[in-house]
Amino acid sequence: MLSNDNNDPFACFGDEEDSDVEATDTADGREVALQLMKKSNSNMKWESNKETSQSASYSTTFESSYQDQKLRTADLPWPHQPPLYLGPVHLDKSLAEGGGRGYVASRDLPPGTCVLIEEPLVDGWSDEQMSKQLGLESIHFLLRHDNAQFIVDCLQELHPRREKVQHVFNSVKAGEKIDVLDRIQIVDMMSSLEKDASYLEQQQSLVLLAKECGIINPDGSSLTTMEINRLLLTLRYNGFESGLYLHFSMFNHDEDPNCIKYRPEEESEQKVPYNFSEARATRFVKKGEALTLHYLENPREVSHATRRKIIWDQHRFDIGDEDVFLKYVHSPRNIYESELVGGKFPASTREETTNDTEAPATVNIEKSLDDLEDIFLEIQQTFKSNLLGDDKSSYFDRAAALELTLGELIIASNSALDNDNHILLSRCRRMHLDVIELLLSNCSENLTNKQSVEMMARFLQSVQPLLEQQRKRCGNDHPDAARTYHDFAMGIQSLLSHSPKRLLALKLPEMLTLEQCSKMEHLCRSEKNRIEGLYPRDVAEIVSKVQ
Ligand SMILES: C[S@@+](CC[C@H](N)C(=O)[O-])C[C@H]1O[C@@H](n2cnc3c(N)ncnc32)[C@H](O)[C@@H]1O
Repeated sequence: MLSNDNNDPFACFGDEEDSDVEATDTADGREVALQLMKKSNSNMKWESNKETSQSASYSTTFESSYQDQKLRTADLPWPHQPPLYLGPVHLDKSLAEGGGRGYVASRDLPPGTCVLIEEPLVDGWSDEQMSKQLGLESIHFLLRHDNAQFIVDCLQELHPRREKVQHVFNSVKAGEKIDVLDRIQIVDMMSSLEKDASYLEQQQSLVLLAKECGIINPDGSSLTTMEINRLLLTLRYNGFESGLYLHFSMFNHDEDPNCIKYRPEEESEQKVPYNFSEARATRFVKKGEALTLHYLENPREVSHATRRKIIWDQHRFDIGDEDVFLKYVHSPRNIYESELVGGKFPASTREETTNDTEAPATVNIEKSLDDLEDIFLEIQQTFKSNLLGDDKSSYFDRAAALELTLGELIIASNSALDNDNHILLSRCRRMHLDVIELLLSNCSENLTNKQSVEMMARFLQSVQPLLEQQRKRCGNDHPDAARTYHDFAMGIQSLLSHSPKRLLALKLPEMLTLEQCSKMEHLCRSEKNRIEGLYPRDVAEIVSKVQ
């Protein structure tokens, strides 16, 4: 899809200086680029200023203490391995979903409330595991871990719990009836794993490895093949891309989640002596409401049919079809609308279907997005290695071609889906913005002034609808919206100072006069500050108060 034939990917826009570009324009467009990009990498650094952190502490304060934590974490399945911090939530065992167990808000939670901070029990996976579904290589990795016995002990309480699995198999042996979900998630999953001869071989060698390493069950017995199967299911049902956590594993999934989990940062700006992950509410959560995350990590923005298959494949629970999604029609966050194709909610199945000779539009768009994301990541990696001369110019050409391809994909997808708010368009638009940022921050010297201005115009044409989509789908207090508000403000500012005429020609909603454009810029900036203030980087402070 990505054509690199043309030596100048911007030729279609012309590279003559445009007489329409205002006198304030600079000679080579560098300034335009730099202005926009001043913010690029600082995008989500969440530096909280005085104003925002004050409003955050006003709205999300929850007074806890060492004693309070000790008391409340004593009820969790791992009282000897408490999280670094448990927010105003508790574990409920009588929920309708998720086998009954999951977190519930102990009081009303304003957006931004920190609900959990935890260090991973297993920090990341082995190299052999990368980009594959969690498999027996990860059990090998765990059994070889310095802390293997402790980890295996802790995993007893993760879904599917050891006691539960034993009970289910005893019932099967005794010819007793078992729960449908237990059959699907435990018995059938284990027997499907064992259909593979190489799996059986590896399973046997892991039983031996556990013996060799002296790893045993809590009752002193050796690990059996069934135990190995169960350990694998606990990893599949509870593992995160960044590793394994005990307390984060108590969050159930929701298609319209009310919390977000931040991945541990590679180089945390917060001066904390530990590696942690934190979860925060992303909207107002009422006391008694279940707390939920979205289980899809990367990419998150895929069609409903794809999510349904992925979640069934990994977790063996079904997010359902249109009937289930109808409940979201009246939700303040319209996740129903973001799935419609040609005005209809597309049919889906939980299992992979083989007769997809006529793949739906969403499948083709997702394939293109996957390919373009791979190209984007490769270019991004390459730019990080400080390219020079011809190499740099060839990567500039690739990035520029990618930007144009994404622009075309947005138009084609919009027409195929007939829904400007479709979830896949969010993903297209976010990548479009990311590529433009990459180009402007790495290759501004390759761009003429007019090219920079045109690129900024295309940036704004993606950023404005993306913001609308995010506000609708995730709510106006979500961190994703803060990032996009930031992009929007920077884009407007850049065109206001370098080509206001081009800005007005875009005729963006509520931006028909320069005064309106200025107002919009101001609004976006203050919204960005407001939302960022809800999510202060204050983990060190929170933890220090309770340790
Ligand atoms: C990480 S655990 C979540 C905590 C789980 N409820 C427990 O008690 O251990 C993931 C498992 O919970 C169940 N689960 C989570 N969200 C669910 C949902 N929305 N509907 C049905 N089951 C769900 C699935 O069995 C899934 O594999």
